[in-house]
Amino acid sequence: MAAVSFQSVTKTYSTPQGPFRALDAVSLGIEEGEFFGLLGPNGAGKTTLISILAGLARATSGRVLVQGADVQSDYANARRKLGVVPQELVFDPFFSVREALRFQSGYFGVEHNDAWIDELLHSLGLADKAQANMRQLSGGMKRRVLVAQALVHKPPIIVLDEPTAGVDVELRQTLWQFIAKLNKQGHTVLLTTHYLEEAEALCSRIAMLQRGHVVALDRTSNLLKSASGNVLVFKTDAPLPAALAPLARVTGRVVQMVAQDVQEVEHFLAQLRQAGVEVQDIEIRRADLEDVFLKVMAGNAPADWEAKVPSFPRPAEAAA
Ligand SMILES: Nc1ncnc2c1ncn2[C@@H]1O[C@H](COP(=O)(O)OP(=O)(O)OP(=O)(O)O)[C@@H](O)[C@H]1O
Repeated sequence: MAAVSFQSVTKTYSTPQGPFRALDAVSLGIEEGEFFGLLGPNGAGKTTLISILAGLARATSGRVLVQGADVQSDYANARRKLGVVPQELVFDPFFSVREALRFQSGYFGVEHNDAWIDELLHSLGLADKAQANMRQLSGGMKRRVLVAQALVHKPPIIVLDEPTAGVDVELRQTLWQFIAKLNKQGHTVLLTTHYLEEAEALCSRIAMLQRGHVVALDRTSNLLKSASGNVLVFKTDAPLPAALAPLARVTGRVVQMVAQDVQEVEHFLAQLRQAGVEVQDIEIRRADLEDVFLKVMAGNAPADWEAKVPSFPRPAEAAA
């Protein structure tokens, strides 16, 4: 049985401008024990999908099952299996850290779990803040508490919605060590992030969403293989020749260009020389997940990816 199964999930919001379809027949299965990444640009529908999973929003059509429990018709059962770390920092400012964790435990009907609360506080670097009031904590510490809150009832499935947005390197490392340990112990992890190097390092499988559609779904290693090629990286102050500009990713002075082979690298450099563009700090690196992501978002996903997305009948089709 899948840990999480999204079956043809569609979500239409009503807006003053008329109905807006944020998700269009999204189908995905996440297996037990997977570390699964959900990627996509701003507004792709990631938070909407997670909100439906967590029972915070209702799908317009389709079904979501958590270890077989339907998030709508069997909400309490489905919710208990999930530990959701939301994107927004929302707290009751009057609780201490330990009180907040005890309160959350009570919500799930879990009692006498102080040993686990202590382990969470220790693993997330919060041990010396247990008695601190929530409003005395920095933003990064509040985020650690959110992670601890999501895990108090030892859920088999951990859902992290951009958990490292705006947090420092130390917390990222602490957090990933801890989540990786829980994943090794058998917990399933669903992660959304804009940090593609984190997704590349942590996730065994990845889905990419774009405007509410799944546009890529594969093992991370296969996605990386599909990007087979090298990236020419250099710095310049000059504008690129018109023929090269559309092929380049430019960040300030740094230009990155995906090349299939060494000949293509040489061809790019020759064109730059001919155009009189002075370049510095030339490097060649292997293509990474960010290159794959940009390729997919530009509509250049390999043709067979579409075929790997499972399809479930939409309710109307099933009834027909
Ligand atoms: N309550 C709402 N009413 C109307 N439209 C909404 C609502 N919530 C989200 N949307 C729209 O649905 C689309 C998907 O939003 P969502 O927050 O799921 O994207 P996301 O992939 O999580 O983006 P980000 O990476 O910025 O967090 C966006 O176009 C957003 O404006």
